[in-house]
Amino acid sequence: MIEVKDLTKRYGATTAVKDLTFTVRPGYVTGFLGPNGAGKSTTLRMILGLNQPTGGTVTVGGRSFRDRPRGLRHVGALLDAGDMHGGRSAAAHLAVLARSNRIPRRRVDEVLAEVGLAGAAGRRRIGGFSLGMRQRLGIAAALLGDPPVLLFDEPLNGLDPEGVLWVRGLFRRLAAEGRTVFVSSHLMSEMENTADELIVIGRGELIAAESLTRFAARGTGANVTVRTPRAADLADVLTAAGAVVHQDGPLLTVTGLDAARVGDLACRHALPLHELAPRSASLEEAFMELTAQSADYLAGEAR
Ligand SMILES: Nc1ncnc2c1ncn2[C@@H]1O[C@H](COP(=O)(O)OP(=O)(O)OP(=O)(O)O)[C@@H](O)[C@H]1O
Repeated sequence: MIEVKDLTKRYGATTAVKDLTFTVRPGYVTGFLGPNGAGKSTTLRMILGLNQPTGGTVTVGGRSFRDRPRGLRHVGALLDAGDMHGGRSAAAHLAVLARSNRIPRRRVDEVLAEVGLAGAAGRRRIGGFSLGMRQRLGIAAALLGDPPVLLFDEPLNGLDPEGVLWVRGLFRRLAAEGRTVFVSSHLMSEMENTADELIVIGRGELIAAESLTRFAARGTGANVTVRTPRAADLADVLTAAGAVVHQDGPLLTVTGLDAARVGDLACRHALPLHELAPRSASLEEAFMELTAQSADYLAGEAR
């Protein structure tokens, strides 16, 4: 569990993160989403205790990093895959981390195998690695201590389609094992098949903290299609309840009410339904709309 409360980080006149409050629960893959510069990396660094907040608190597993630094056995993280000693081999890099975190040496071979860098690849110098291989090595480092909490900053960068599928499967498995898995991205499309839950920020502020399904329903593209032989009657009922209804013969397209509410209202008024189908907005639509609103709202304000 990660708990972030009223977190703020200012760099001079720039407020990178502002009064951010959210919880990341174990057992789920939680996407951390926001446009470039939204404050994701700054937040992840504060969660890890690498940056000191200007205000607010962060706890991981109920403990603050301010109390005592926590090692790789408590929390694993991939932050910047470019930030590795190019002269070392992958195995040597992990062995150094294992030693300084009192992790058994055998874990090095286990995690190298897990990320597909076993054998010759693990003995090559990191300097010659592609970005995708570096990402895999960064993920191996995060897994090294078998931690209950894992943070990944833009882990899909540089991975080929097979690598993306692999990483999604890995995150799913880590969450299914009961771990807290928190994954940042600036691309909604990357989260669509990866995350169960979403934390969305824009300009350092929280925009949404909810399931992916609920988030998609926020986009104005979301609607409900209803087929009924009493279309005009149902349209009146739904309009009175605040929906916007478009009628085409026996077919109604309803925005502003969800399918459950439409069904309940039809039942209450004894209007038969022959079809009731929710259609979610695409996640991309919802994301663009919500982050654009936050940018407009804040455009005239000092950050
Ligand atoms: N060390 C720093 N000094 C000054 N400003 C900083 C520093 N680190 C981050 N910022 C600013 O804070 C804001 C948030 O940056 P951050 O890197 O956290 O965003 P991000 O959401 O991770 O973006 P990206 O997706 O581009 O990595 C940006 O305006 C950035 O310029």
